[in-house]
Amino acid sequence: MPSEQFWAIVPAAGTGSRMQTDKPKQYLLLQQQTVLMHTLNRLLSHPQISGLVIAIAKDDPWWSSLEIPADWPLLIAEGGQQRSDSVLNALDRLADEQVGDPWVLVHDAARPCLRHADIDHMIHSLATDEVGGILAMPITDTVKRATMDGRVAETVPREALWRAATPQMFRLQQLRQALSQAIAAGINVTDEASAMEYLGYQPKLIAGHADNIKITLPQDLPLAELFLQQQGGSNL
Ligand SMILES: Nc1ccn([C@@H]2O[C@H](COP(=O)(O)OP(=O)(O)OP(=O)(O)O)[C@@H](O)[C@H]2O)c(=O)n1
Ligand SMILES: C[C@](O)(CO)[C@H](O)COP(=O)(O)O
Repeated sequence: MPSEQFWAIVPAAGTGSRMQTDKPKQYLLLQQQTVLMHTLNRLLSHPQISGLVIAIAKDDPWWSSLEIPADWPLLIAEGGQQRSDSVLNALDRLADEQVGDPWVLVHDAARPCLRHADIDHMIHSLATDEVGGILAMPITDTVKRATMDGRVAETVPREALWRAATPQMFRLQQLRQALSQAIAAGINVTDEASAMEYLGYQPKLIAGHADNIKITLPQDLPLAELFLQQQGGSNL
């Protein structure tokens, strides 16, 4: 396992509108702890993650109520309008610390079930890679493209289709440049890989566990609870 240290970047400034709850989903409870604290614990308990930058919304009233351990190596950045803006703000905050050009692992606050085994697999697979890569899962269902009125337009060949997840692991300076350029060009940047692809890179796909779900819709919360129970509270 490479001895290099890694930084985690956690975009946690969203409103969670698709959850239709009274507070953003990262502050909802799973096993008596917020989704966000589960995610931060998973990342900061990994021996190779030396620090973490979290992007928090400017008007976030919940963050200050969390019991953050005083010894956590945590930096705070301001969230932006879009997820990509939040990530770029966090990357800029890290760059201000003069840390050189480390690997950064960008991971959604809304994915609390991340396994250490997947972090290990990612770090091991990408340690000498020229570009970086993303955790993802091959699609195993038949895929349909829909018409505007909700009928099947066509079946899409699934052999080479994957669902992108996070962490997404790239070098700090290259990712900052890619995100800056893609956002300035008005590209729809829904993940870090999209920005790297805009610059012509081909990030590596790293197969991860399917329980690394993103809490997005109401039914995802009990599912995440189930996965945490199944994982037995450990980091696996
Ligand atoms: N402006 C934003 C939007 C999203 N995020 C974060 O990016 C992650 C993935 O985004 P998503 O699941 O879309 O979260 P929301 O934007 O909060 O959800 P919704 O689209 O339902 O409002 C989440 O951890 C969210 O907090 C962020 O930091 N800044
Ligand atoms: C980054 C991501 O989780 C990869 O699947 C996804 O693109 C985030 O999308 P969202 O709409 O911001 O949740």
